[in-house]
Amino acid sequence: MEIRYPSHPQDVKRYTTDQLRKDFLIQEIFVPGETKMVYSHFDRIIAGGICPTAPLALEAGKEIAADFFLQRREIGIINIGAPGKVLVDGAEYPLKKTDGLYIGMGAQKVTFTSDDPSNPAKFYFNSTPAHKTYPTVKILVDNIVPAALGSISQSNERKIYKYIVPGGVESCQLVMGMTVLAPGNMWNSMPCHTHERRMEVYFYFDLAPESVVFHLMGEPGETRHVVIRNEEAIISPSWSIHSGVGTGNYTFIWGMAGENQKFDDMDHIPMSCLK
Ligand SMILES: O=C(O)C(=O)C[C@H](O)C(=O)CO
Ligand SMILES: [Zn+2]
Repeated sequence: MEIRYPSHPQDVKRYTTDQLRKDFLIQEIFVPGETKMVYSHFDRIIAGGICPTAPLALEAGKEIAADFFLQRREIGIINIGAPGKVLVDGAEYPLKKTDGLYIGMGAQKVTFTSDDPSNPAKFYFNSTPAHKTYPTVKILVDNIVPAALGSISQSNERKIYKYIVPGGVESCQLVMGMTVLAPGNMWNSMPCHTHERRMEVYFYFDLAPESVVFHLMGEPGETRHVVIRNEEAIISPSWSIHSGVGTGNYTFIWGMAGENQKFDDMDHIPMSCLK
């Protein structure tokens, strides 16, 4: 497990491109046959990917000093690859592309498989500390009614699919979902926001190999960009905006950890404040 320590916004003002990428960007998330885990000390979220070519178990690792990964944690999983299955203490959950799964605290044996190992599933996940067990729920993307946001005139027409949110699939603190940009639209989350009460991780996928997203981060009056490619993620501290513009179409998964689970609890930034 790779550990990422938090950064103070005053320090980040002086970061070079390399330092920004080292502290916030998560690359090589899907290596066939491997599990990637990044433990961020921002709200202790673990973000990563599992790409099974043979069954892969969710391992605790010494970093969390637990008997098993979900002993004191919950996890949200979205498959962005070919069909695969997650086995949770003997119960099987088949997930096709963009189907999700919430697994509550206490599940002991979690194993991931691909239906066709030569064309593997890609299970992206976010995991946060938990204090109580909520039911494990399979989340069929086809059953989510997305919220429509943005407009073609602002190049940000998109649909927000809420997977793990209060009133839907319940969790201790994890909030997770996916935003799909309509064809020809490039901007996400602009006008932008922060949420002092929560950190967030954005994971971009379905980008063409030659496309990039200019992800915007930093305090509203001190913005920076990080160039992100397909299937890479970026950690957004609570003090940072998180927004992006692509050179081509893309989709992204967002996951949040912290104080308040209300999706709409955002500190909206007037455009006039951006620098
Ligand atoms: O496109 C958007 O706007 C989003 O998806 C916003 C994220 O969901 C978010 O930042 C939630 O806090
Ligand atoms: Zn946000």
